[in-house]
Amino acid sequence: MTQTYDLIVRGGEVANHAGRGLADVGVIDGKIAFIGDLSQASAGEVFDAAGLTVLPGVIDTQVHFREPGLEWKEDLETGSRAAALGGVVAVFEMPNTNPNTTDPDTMADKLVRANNRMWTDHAFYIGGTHENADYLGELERLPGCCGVKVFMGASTGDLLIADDEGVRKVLSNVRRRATFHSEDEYRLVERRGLARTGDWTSHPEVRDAESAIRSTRRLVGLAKERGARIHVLHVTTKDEMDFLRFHKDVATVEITPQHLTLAAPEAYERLGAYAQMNPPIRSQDHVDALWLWGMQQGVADVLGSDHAPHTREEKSKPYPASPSGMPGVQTLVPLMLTHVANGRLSLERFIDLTSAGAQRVFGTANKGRMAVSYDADLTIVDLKAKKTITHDQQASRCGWTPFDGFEATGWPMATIVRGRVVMQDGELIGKAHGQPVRFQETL
Ligand SMILES: O=C1C[C@@H](C(=O)O)NC(=O)N1
Repeated sequence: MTQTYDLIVRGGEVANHAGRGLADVGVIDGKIAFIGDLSQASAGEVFDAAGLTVLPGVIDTQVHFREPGLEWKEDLETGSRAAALGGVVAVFEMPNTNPNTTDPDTMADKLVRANNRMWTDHAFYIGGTHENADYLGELERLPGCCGVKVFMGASTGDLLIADDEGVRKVLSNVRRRATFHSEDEYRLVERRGLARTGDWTSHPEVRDAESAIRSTRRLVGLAKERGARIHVLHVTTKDEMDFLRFHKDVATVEITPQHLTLAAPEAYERLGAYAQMNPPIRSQDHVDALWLWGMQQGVADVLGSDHAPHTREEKSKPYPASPSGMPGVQTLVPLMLTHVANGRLSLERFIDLTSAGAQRVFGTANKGRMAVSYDADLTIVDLKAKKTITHDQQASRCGWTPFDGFEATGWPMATIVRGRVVMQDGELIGKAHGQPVRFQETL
């Protein structure tokens, strides 16, 4: 090969569809141009990946970056900074900001704000409401939109479509796969009184497993009735695993690293409000089912961090006044690589869940695989590095992580977004140049 490349990532162990082995990755114009032996080729820039493992870029398909309107918790710059430091190349950001992202203006506003400020590529969800449900088929086609998000159970913010008629309308109008926070609002309201003031162990009792499975059963029934495809966000229960595994024809599934790593009651006793999120961290039998069915048997399609920062001050209110959500975009890679190191999941499965899975579920165009002509998005990791996760490392404006003190094996060493190194050895490099992600269905 005598061609000149813009960038060659040299000498790393490359892990992709072809398997795992030593190879160089050549990049031209932000795209992967060749994977193999490039020892004779020249390049404008060379990244020495000797001793490191080169993965397809990790896509985090669920984050809340809080801009506009809630910037004291996070903004698009700080959130994407955390993402890049965590080895993440692209994020799909949720619509429960202020204002909510529910129309062309609020979507365009996020894209303008993201321009030259986000370190990673990005797409934004359009929030489904009773008011815009008739127009979602048009709204989901807006540039930069990764799809429709519906809250069937209320969480942070006021987005909500709880009733069957509302969900039916969404499913009748969308053409892309719509995504759902699946907890049954009617049951959540009935059970509010079960919250014990200041006692976070009551959170998974209030928002119990039955609230989740009831909603997910309704949702799958409605999807089949309408002939629609759905994506169930952050699935947390064994009941849903036992159900969804028979409905993969319509439903794709996301699981979060925290639901695989933390368990009740221990997490609530140790972390209090910092373990509070929706749907809740649940008991070990649920965690075991997520591992067995979600991870090992393949029911899960993607890992999403549900990065949902709140300040320490907000979290210091007594339950149930404390807000739900925890940051996670910067810790997804080290947490899951530690599970890989411990033999709980294969590196191949991790890769599928964080890159190709996003392409299958959301239909990204030329993104989500390490293959020729795809975006040159790479997450370069040291699978052997032992490092402790700490509050201090976190770039999120909230400044804390529920995983402070977690001893990780496996760490992101560099993040390459469309051929540009944006993070190396824990430092951001150059300028924020994130671009909107493109999707096959809206090209
Ligand atoms: O669904 C959600 C929303 C999120 C947030 O804070 O935005 N926090 C959560 O715990 N779950």
